[in-house]
Amino acid sequence: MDGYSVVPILTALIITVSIFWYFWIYKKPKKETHPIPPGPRGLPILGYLPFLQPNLHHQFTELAKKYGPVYKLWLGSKLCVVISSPSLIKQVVRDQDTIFANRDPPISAIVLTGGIDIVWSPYGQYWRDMRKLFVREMLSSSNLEASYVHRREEVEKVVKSLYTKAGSSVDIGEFIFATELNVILNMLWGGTADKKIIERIGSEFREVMSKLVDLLGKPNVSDFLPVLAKFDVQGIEKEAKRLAPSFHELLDSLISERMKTIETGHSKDGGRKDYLQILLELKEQQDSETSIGLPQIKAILMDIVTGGTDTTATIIEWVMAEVLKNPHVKGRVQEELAEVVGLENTVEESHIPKLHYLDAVLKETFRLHPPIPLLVPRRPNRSSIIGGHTIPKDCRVFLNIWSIHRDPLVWENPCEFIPDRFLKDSGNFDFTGTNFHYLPFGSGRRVCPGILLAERMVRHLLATLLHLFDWKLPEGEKMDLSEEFGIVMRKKKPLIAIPSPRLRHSKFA
Ligand code: HEM
Repeated sequence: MDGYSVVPILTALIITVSIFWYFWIYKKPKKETHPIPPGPRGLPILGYLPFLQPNLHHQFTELAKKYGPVYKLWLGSKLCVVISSPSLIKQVVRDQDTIFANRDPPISAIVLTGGIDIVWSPYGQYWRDMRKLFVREMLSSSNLEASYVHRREEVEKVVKSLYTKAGSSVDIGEFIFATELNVILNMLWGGTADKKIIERIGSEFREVMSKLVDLLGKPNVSDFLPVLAKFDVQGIEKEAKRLAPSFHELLDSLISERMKTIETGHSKDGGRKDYLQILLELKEQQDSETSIGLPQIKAILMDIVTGGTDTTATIIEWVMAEVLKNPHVKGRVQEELAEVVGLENTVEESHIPKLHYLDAVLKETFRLHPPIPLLVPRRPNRSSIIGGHTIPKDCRVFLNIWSIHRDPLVWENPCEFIPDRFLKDSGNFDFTGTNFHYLPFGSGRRVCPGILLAERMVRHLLATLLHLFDWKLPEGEKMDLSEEFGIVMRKKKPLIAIPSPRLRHSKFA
C-alpha cells in the first residue's frame, strides 16, 4: 500500500471519530441536572415495603437524618417522597400548590367514599365546588354561632355524666369521642331528632367508624403493588367492602330520619336551618350552581362525621394526658379558668378568647402530638423541582410535620412540653398553615376546612373538663405518652383517669 492511498482512509477515520466525539460531548443526552432525591435501597419488586415499621412518622424522621429533608423510597412499584423541612414544605404547599393539590386515595378510601368526598377527590372543579359548598353553607361563622346550642347541650350532658362517675375510672378518649359524635349529629340534625334515635345511630356509628379509621390508616400492599391488588393479601379491601354498606346504611338512616322531620321539625337554632336541611335543599335545586345529588350529600356527611370526631377526641385525650403529666400546667390552667370564668360559673364559648394559657396548652399539644402527623398525602399532577430534586408526576408525597414540630433547629427543647413558648409569640402561630414551622391542620389549598368548627368543639369541652373537675390517674398507674400511628395518631395506651368535682353547680345536680 503506497502513501497516497492511506491519506483518504485516515481522513475518513478522523472525520468519523470527530463526528462521534462531537455527538458524545455536545449531543449526548444531558445528565439529569435535578436528580430524583436520594433514599434507602429496598428489595427488588418490594422496595422498602418489608422494612416499614408501625410508627411510620418516627421511621420517616430517622430516615431524614440520613438522607436529608427530601428523600425517596420505593414502596413496591410506588415511588414515595418524604419532605420534612419548613422551607421545602413551603415550596410544596405555597409556591407549587396547584401541582401538589392532588390526592392519592388508597383502595380502602375508594371503596368507602367512591373518591367523591372532599378529602379524596382530585384537585379540580368538582373538589372546588364541594369544598366551597361545605365551607360557605355549613361552616359560616353565623352557622357556627347558631349551632352553639348543640355543643353546649352536649357539654352539659358530659358534666352530668361525669358527676355520676366521680371517683371511678373513665376512658377519656372513648368518652370524648361519643360526645363529639353527638355534637356532630346534633349539628347535622338541628336537634330535631328523637334522642333515642341519635343514641342508637351514634353507638352504631362509633363501632363502624373506629374500624374504618383503623382500616384507612393501614399500609395496604395492594396500593403499592397493583399486580397483587386482585389477591388483596391483607384482606383490607374485603374488610372495607364489608364495612362500607353498614356505614352507608347509617348515613341513609340519618338522612331519612331528617327528611321525616323536615316538614314539622323546629330547629333549636331559632328557626335556622340545620346542616342536613341545607344539604337536602341544595339537592332539590336541580338547576342551581350548587345543586348536588344524594351521593355527594353522603360524601360530605362522611367527611364531617369522620373528619370531625376522631381528630377532635384524640387531641382532647392528648391534652388531658399532658396536663395530668404536668401538674404545674394543670394548676395554671385552673387558675386562669377561675379568674376568667369564675368559681360560680360554667364555661361559655364567650370565655374562650380570654383563656390565653389554655390556648398555649392546646397549641403545644398540637405541636407534640399532631393528630395527622404526615398530613394527607399529596400526588403531584406533573413533575416538578423541590429542593433541587425532581419530584416525578404521580408519586406519593408525605409531608412529615411531626418531625418539623420536633426539629431542634426550629424549637428549643423540642421534646419538652412547654406551653409558654406559645404565650410569647402567640400571634405568630395559628392553625391556618401560614407558618411553615407549625402545621397541625395542613396548609395550602388542601388545608383542613374544619378548623373553626374543630376549635370550637375542642376548646369549650376542654375548658369545662378542667374547670369543673380535678383528674388523677388510677392508683399505681404511670403516664405513658407512646403514640400509635394511623390516619389519626392516637395514644397507644388509652388514657384512663378519675374525675372528682372541683365545683358543684345546681344545674348539673
Ligand atoms: C383536631 C381536629 C382536626 C385536625 C387536627 C384536622 C387536620 C386535618 C389535616 C392535617 C388535613 C389535611 C390537610 C392537608 O393535606 O394539608 C385535614 C383535611 C380535612 N379535614 Fe380536618 N382536621 C380536624 C378537624 C376537622 C373537622 C372538625 C372537619 C369537618 C367537620 C374536618 C374536615 C376535613 C376535610 C373535609 C378535609 C379535606 C380537605 C381537602 O382535601 O380539601 N376536619 N384535616
